[in-house]
Amino acid sequence: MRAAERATMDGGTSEWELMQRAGQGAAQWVMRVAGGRPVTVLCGPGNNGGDGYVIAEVLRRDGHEVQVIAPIEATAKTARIARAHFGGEVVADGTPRGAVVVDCLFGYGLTRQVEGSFGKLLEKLDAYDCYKIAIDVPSAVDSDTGTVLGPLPRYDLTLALGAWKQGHFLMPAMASMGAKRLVSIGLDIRSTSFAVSTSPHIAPPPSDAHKYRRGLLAIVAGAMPGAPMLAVEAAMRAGAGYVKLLSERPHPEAPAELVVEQDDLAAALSDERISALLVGPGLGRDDTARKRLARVLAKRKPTVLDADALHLLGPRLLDSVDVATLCLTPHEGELASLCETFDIAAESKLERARALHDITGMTVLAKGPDTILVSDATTRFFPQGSSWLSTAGTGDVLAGIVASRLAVHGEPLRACEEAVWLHHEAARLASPAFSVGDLARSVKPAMAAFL
Ligand SMILES: NC(=O)C1=CN([C@@H]2O[C@H](COP(=O)(O)OP(=O)(O)OC[C@H]3O[C@@H](n4cnc5c(N)ncnc54)[C@H](O)[C@@H]3O)[C@@H](O)[C@H]2O)[C@@H](O)CC1
Ligand SMILES: [K+]
Repeated sequence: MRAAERATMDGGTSEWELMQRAGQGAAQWVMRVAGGRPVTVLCGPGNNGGDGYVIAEVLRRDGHEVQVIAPIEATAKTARIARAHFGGEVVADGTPRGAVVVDCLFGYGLTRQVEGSFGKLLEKLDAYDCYKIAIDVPSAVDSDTGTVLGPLPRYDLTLALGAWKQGHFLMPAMASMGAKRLVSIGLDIRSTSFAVSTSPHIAPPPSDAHKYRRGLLAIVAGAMPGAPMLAVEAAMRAGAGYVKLLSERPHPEAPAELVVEQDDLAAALSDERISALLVGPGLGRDDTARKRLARVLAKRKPTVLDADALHLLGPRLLDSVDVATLCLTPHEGELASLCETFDIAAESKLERARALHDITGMTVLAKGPDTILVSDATTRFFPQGSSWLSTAGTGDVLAGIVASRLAVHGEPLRACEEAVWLHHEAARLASPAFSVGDLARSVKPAMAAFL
């Protein structure tokens, strides 16, 4: 962000010009929300505060009643210019009032815990019943990591200025931001290290397709039948032409359209038409499970590893494997355990996911309320999914969708991105209070959103 701003300024656009674009763009949203009602703007000492003075001046000129609270005067050069252009009154020690409060205390320049008069002001904001807008990021949030560094009110709207920051997509910060919108200020952002995933386009099967060409997915069963069956239910609705369950025992609960192959695993895996594999849900963690996992990996096919497979996986099992074809779908606990196995010391989910990919070369889809996908040098983030997804078995459904997409085209990064969007859309359609079976069945109507 700083580099993009510097480049724009080197190109002849002043920081004051950028701040006016940011403040005026944000003010349009504030006015829409306020609809003529009184507004309070909280201004910090840096350029985030500068944005606040621009917003306040736009509102004042438009005839709004505006109160500005600034615990200390503007110190940053451009923020001082903005302060000088504000024609209204500024109080140092006020209480938020009015229907809308705009938080411009700190943006990406936050460096430490928010305390003292700033902390008290955020506490007052938290307790005050009004529409709350965060400018760029909520002021007690570290914009790189999503870490919370002080009192964090629940905002109704967060207006990112110029570009998204990582913190907009990371927990715990993301949960407090309300709706998120981007205000363009004309920066040329070309980050290769981070991207926000955009809605994918999923192609229907070509007109000459048949079941094998559309992808044969083999889901490997294990000790517990429930989890792989959920993955099957989702996978059958996510595009693969043929879904088989490879099991060594009968599955009377299996749907009629599912082929259960009861051969021993080595024989079942010898079918060269298999285009992708899923192993882990319900696998178990004993010696038999480990052997089954090793057999799957030895096939060197595009494979999704989830649940128990993530606990069994270790460097030795990857010896003769093509790691570029493997997708891991860990939740936070599984990610932590993988990091221990692969000797990775990292503090946050984001750092762990990146390091696991960097060290092993595998595609890592770190799932949860914030989803992080690392498959190459670019880390991908996603809009937040439904909180109703917080129920048992939704991970098995996700793994089934990733595997189904992988069977269709064999590309791990693309399969993971499509799967996250399908999973979120299925959850949206199935909400509220769905069972995981409802979620798996909603993958079918969810597909319509991406065709
Ligand atoms: N640089 C630019 O070209 C633009 C910057 N913009 C705005 O500027 C923001 C970044 O501005 P700054 O880099 O000035 O940083 P901030 O305004 O986020 O904050 C930095 C100031 O706050 C102080 N500070 C940091 N943490 C503190 C804490 N916990 N308690 C008390 N004081 C603390 C710092 O010493 C510094 O004075 C962005 O988030 C955005 O809102 C926009 O105006 C668009 C253009
Ligand atoms: K802010």
